[in-house]
Amino acid sequence: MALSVSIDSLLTNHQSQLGFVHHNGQSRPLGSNNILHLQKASKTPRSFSFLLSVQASEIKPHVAVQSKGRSSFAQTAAVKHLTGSVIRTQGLRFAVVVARFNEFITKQLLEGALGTFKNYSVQDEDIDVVWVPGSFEIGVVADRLGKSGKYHAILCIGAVIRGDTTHYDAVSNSAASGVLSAGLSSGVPCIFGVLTCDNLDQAINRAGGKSGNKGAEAALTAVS
Ligand SMILES: Nc1c(NC[C@H](O)[C@H](O)[C@H](O)CO)[nH]c(=O)[nH]c1=O
Ligand SMILES: CC(=O)[C@@H](O)COP(=O)(O)O
Repeated sequence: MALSVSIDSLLTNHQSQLGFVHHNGQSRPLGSNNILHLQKASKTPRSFSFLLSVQASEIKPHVAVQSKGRSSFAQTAAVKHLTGSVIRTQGLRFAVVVARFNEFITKQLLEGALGTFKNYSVQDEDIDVVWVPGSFEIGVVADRLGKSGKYHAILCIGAVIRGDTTHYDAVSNSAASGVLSAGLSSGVPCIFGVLTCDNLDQAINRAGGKSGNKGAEAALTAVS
């Protein structure tokens, strides 16, 4: 029997995680064993509806479900936690994109990053450093490097320091969205190691000063 269920109701039923089925004016929770086949039926913005082939009514949690096609989902008794490892780094390859602008700061960030890679046993020959003029240019290069398929992560380093005009906002926002879209479009993690500071002191403190080294922290994120 084919029923339809809206994405809104899928999101509200926390208990079964599968939502409620509305049929013949009645509403009942949908259990995973009820579903034989889940198939997208239409794509209107607010009601993303699915065609569900529903089996007999009994609801039993913790039963794995598979759907045809690429996507499948399962409801299992154990919760899986997937985390990155910073231990097994052998064979990991990284690119570092670093901005020359405010080089006295970005050099320190780069030093911190390379130090972290070394501490976590990443080999020098597995790291390529690419210099760009300013933080504004980081995104396009990170995107290209990500799409090359040569690296497991791209670490992006820059230092944007506020001046008198609104230029700061343009550069820092562009750097952030450039790095974000590089990661999204390449599918390779692009790590944001760009300082966005109100003044030089803030930058110095974060480039090996009293607030640590944000380049080193970003490198650990890349490894993870
Ligand atoms: N002011 C800062 C810049 N500005 C330069 C731009 O990033 C860019 O290179 C230029 O606009 C040409 O496209 N870059 C920084 O990294 N930090 C700054 O504080
Ligand atoms: C990041 C910047 O905006 C800075 O270098 C530019 O300074 P200003 O706003 O004084 O031109």
